[in-house]
Amino acid sequence: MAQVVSYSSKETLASGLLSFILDCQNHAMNRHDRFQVAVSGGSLPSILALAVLSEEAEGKILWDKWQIFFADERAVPLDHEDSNYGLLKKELLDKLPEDAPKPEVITIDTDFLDDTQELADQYEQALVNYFARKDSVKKPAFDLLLLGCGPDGHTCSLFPGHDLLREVDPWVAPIEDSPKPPPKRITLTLPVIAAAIRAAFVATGAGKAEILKTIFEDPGEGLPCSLVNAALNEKVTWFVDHPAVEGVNYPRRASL
Ligand SMILES: O=C(O)[C@H](O)[C@@H](O)[C@H](O)[C@H](O)COP(=O)(O)O
Repeated sequence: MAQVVSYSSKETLASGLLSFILDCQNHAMNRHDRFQVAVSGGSLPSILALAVLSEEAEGKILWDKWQIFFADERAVPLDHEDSNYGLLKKELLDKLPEDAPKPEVITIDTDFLDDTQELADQYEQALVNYFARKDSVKKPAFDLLLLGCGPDGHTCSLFPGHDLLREVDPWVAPIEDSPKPPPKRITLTLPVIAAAIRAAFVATGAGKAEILKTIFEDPGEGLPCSLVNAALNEKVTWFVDHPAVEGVNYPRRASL
């Protein structure tokens, strides 16, 4: 079962998230001497930055071992205001101390912005190279997925009721009709998410309470976030604040 930890502030949430990330990082070091992480857009990069740029994190993040991928990305240039890479750069990468080692960041190939299928194929090929796996049966196992939860229960660019939820073979898929703008994007598919070693959702604010109620109390609705919970079980932890779970019956209540 997915675990949920609720915090009283963004700062305590970020500190809890940092411990989780460090645990995943250290496990990844033992496993293959690198840390392969996929990050989402939305509010995730700023809370991630709060966690990993904190004083508490100093000296503990092995940046030169990090390989950062995108759980989903918008089909826009990297310096466009809608770019998830651009957001991560602004919130986190640009704030790393100049003399600190830098993570490797694997972006989309913007030569293919006009053809989302090709854009997805190219990103999948990048994953094939990094994960050294060529068959479509064994999916790449990210050490950590850092996910957001949309107000409709979407995660990555996997939206409720969308055909993409039924993708089995591709690792990365295009979407041209995302209900959340911009419409053209690429996203990791559910089977890739299900193959991850660990995952964390971050959801904050009262605006998330209604959808979290459905995600946890009515998983049969099949919202994308519920599907991730069902696929990853105890490998997924939700980092939420109190307003986000107000009135929600969620598993293993723990409050900090
Ligand atoms: O690129 C995107 O649009 C995101 O990856 C998306 O899946 C996001 O994570 C959720 O919409 C939650 O966003 P918030 O954290 O801002 O609510």
